[in-house]
Amino acid sequence: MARRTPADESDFRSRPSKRGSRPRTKRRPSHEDAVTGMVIAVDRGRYTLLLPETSDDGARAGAREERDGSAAGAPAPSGGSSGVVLSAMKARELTRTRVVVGDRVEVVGDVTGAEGSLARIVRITERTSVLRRTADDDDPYERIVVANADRLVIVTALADPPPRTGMIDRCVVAAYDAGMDVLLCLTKADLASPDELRGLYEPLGVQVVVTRADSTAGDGAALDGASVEEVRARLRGRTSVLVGHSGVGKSTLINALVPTARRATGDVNDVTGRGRHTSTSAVALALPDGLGDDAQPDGWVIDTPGVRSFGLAHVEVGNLLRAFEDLDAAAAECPRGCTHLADAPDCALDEWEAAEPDTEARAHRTLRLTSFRRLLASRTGAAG
Ligand SMILES: Nc1nc2c(ncn2[C@@H]2O[C@H](COP(=O)(O)OP(=O)(O)OP(=O)(O)O)[C@@H](O)[C@H]2O)c(=O)[nH]1
Ligand SMILES: [Zn+2]
Repeated sequence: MARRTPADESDFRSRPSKRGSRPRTKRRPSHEDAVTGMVIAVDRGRYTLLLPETSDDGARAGAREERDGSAAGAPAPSGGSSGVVLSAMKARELTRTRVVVGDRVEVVGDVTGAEGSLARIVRITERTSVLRRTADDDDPYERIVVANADRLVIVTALADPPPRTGMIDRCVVAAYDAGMDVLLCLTKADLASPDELRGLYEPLGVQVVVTRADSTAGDGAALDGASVEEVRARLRGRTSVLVGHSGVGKSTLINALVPTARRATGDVNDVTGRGRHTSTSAVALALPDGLGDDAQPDGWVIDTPGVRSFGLAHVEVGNLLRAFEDLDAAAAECPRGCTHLADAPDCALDEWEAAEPDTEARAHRTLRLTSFRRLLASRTGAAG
């Protein structure tokens, strides 16, 4: 659901400087032999890439074909066994450009993936989406978390730890700003009912799915199989980014979805109160289409152990509004510079709500407007 074309970070950087732009093409090799892969992990300047499976013609021919037919947004290349996994670093000309998990990049050099080999990333393919975060609401510096994902999965426990709607709101805002849709995955339904949270988020267009521990196993680590399959069905064919606070059961869920993932799971009662993850960078995992030996990868699951919430200083009201078609249309009548918040004078959204004659439909509008304003407030820090 990439409704908008997000600016590529490298676009900003390549604007001509005050001293004028230099003729870059002369200095830059054309890299006609480059092949395209997806960044599946990043670790201190080293990028792990997956090149799609190739024909008998060899890696280069196959990847060139993919590049010609728009690699970004194309069906995900297959996972572990059937693609070439290789290690790469950025070429000099990309020193100031951020390369993140999910990026489709062109590489040259040794692309065999042989032990100890290192390829060179020479180009980033245009991104279909960019999930950003600001480190802090007061800090305008923004970071790209993941590129080319189309769905944000907010993993929230119904209890132990208790859900925090402020955090969920902020994640919804970050996703809508990025043009991604949202799946709210409510875990630990064996401990508490999902009804209240459903009522709070479904009016925002957020899909909700519920998981629970297997009641027969008597152990939180084993999830109810049917609930896991329901999550899998929602992720099929998509590139999904999973975020969630420590202890909500995100790793347990990922391990159930991708058995080869072996994400470290922890206990909320650990002395530190935190998980045992040491890695903080995102990693993309190919989602198998069901379990069993013949499971075919069908979609990507991107785990983000380091991302617990989103600073939202970069989000513009207009971007958020665009995720709500009805409100967006009504807001066209607002005075210039309207904040659309509850105390905004002459905000057309209030009229839009009042103008609906049918009681039931009006109640729905009220719910939409209240929810939207809650999200707006979470962005500006007006609410906890
Ligand atoms: N009752 C119950 N417990 C669960 C469920 N899912 C996970 N747990 C337990 O919750 C605890 C935390 O699970 P993790 O998967 O480690 O949580 P996490 O979100 O990955 O947390 P970090 O590892 O800190 O990032 C573990 O003890 C799990 O066994 C569930 O559906 N029901
Ligand atoms: Zn307004």
